[in-house]
Amino acid sequence: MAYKITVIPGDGIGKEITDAAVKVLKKTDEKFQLGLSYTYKDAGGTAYDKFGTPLPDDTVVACKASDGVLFGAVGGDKWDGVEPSLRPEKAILGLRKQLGLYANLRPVKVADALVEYSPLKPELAKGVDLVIVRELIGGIYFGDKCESEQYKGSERAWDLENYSVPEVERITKLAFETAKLRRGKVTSVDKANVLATSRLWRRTTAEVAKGYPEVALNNLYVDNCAMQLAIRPAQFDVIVTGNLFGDILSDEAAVVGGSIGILPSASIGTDTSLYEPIHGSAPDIAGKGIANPMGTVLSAAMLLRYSLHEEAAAKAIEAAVDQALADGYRTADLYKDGFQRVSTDEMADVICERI
Ligand SMILES: NC(=O)C1=CN([C@@H]2O[C@H](COP(=O)(O)OP(=O)(O)OC[C@H]3O[C@@H](n4cnc5c(N)ncnc54)[C@H](O)[C@@H]3O)[C@@H](O)[C@H]2O)C=CC1
Ligand SMILES: CC(C)CC(=O)C(=O)O
Ligand SMILES: [Mg+2]
Repeated sequence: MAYKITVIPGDGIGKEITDAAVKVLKKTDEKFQLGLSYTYKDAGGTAYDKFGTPLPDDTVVACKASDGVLFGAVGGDKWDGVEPSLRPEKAILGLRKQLGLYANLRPVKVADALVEYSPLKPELAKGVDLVIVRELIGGIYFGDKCESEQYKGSERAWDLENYSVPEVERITKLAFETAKLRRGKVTSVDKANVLATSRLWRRTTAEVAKGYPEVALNNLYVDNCAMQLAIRPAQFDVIVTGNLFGDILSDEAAVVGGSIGILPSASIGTDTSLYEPIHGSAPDIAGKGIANPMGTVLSAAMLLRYSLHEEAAAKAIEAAVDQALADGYRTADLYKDGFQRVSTDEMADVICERI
């Protein structure tokens, strides 16, 4: 079997973390004889600098022709001044839209070795195992916007949030299907006490729930959900929410496990899917070789699972990451006295040795 993977390093730490993940994929390929091949493409600020656009057409074409896309991150202060439609972040937003990646799965499972790194008390972090199902190609990130207009004598800007029933049905069905394979609980998160889009979201979710009598549904307002994630994260199984709330809540949920550097994600589409860590390009640590590659390595494992259906190979990577942590290896974000400090590339080697 031969599988084509498009790799998009992007900006900042993107190259370091995707190099590490590809190293681990190559080792996994040797062991499981997967027949992986890699095509590298540009996106983000680096693509803007080379081609004048953050998302060259041939990057999109390559993604569409591949069995899965491994993405690093885009963005950085260097491009803060560029015209908004050419910002590096337009690359990932454009890929999500053009590839139809409507669902973003962000699993948060706190490894026993990381419980002590949580900003929460150990007894709150222990055993947390949840997945955020975030709608990815609708909502305020993709609504009409106005960068600047004159209104009643002052400048103003606006972004429009909209959701349709089919969009909400599609993502909530995926959340219920996910919950069926887990602990059977969906928490839908919205701001239905204020927003019309949230009220439509809540009505639609209630309708979808009727088709899943074996799954329990509860609704939370997003402000309360943010608090519940800090005070009792273990109550959650599947959280389903819109694009903006999912973006924010998943950074919060990530650090329950100690570092944003370890959280992977899968952006699922109908034809191809894209896999990326949930963090950004971390310009503050880029080029230093200290970024934690685990979120990207675990994203590569999700690629093997969801796009290539190579479950044994995916599990081997996840087990190797757990073992690397259990054996005391730490990148700078998680380093403490008494542990073995390693660089991004060395962490890839440590994981490879455990495949
Ligand atoms: N999907 C994407 O490409 C995303 C891109 N971004 C972009 O990234 C740039 C930086 O954004 P920030 O808000 O600073 O968020 P960020 O996630 O890049 O960084 C936040 C903090 O976490 C740390 N961090 C992130 N990843 C890490 C890793 N693997 N290992 C160790 N520490 C890590 C950073 O050093 C920083 O202190 C911006 O241009 C933003 O738009 C942000 C989020 C997602
Ligand atoms: C457009 C991205 C920068 C949004 C983001 O932060 C994310 O998807 O996690
Ligand atoms: Mg984010």
